[in-house]
Amino acid sequence: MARKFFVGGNFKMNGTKESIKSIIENLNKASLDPNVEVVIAPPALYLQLARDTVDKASGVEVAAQNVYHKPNGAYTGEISVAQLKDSDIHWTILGHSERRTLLGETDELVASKTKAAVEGGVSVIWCCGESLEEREAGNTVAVVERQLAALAAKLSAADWKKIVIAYEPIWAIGTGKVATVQQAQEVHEAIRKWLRTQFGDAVADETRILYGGSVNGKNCKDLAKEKDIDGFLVGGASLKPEFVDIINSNQ
Ligand SMILES: O=C(COP(=O)(O)O)NO
Repeated sequence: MARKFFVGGNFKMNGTKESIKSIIENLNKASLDPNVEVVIAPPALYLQLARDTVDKASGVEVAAQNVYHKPNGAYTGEISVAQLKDSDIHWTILGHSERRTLLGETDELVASKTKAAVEGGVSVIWCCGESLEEREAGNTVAVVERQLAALAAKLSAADWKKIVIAYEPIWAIGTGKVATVQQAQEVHEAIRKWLRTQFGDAVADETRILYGGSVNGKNCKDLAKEKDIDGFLVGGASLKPEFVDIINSNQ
């Protein structure tokens, strides 16, 4: 079956009301490939603004960049799955390497958050990827499989329908050093093989696997041609007009 191409924009901790409104208004006016699923993730403070600014006809969805795994209560600073749903937000990014490295989010915590989101009806862009040291030591696939295993331990086969995987080598994020087409395809192929072994053909063939890490308007087309690259999770370039080119890169 053909997997619908998917492009996420991770705004990270960037933007103001004005700049985010302007980015979304440009997206509303742009001619976007109708065969691409587009999700943008502004900072939590601007989720409602983004939700209210997106032209519903564009089909663009709004995502949080994180969510907590407990239903509600004394978790200062956190946002719950139910609160995202209450705000008409149906997606979240989880397990981004910046949260794993800077905030100490473990494979286990990310897995618990992902299970809670899926159970609460929020779809997840689940992030994985290795450090430069891990790649140079030849441990890339082992690291990604370790992250996947922690997630898989909590998921049923049906849960994968609400999950998109984003492979984001840490050494390519924000560095301008995009993975080569071969490097990216190799890891995507290994992830799909692992899914097939653990969950069977349907999950392996239907789960989108995105690449993230210095994707831009120039390198996106070659990456998009690869059979196991089903789209992108874009950081810096999602804040720029070239984000439209990345969305349309599979045409
Ligand atoms: O972290 C990233 C990628 O960021 P860049 O595109 O800026 O490398 N996506 O979640």
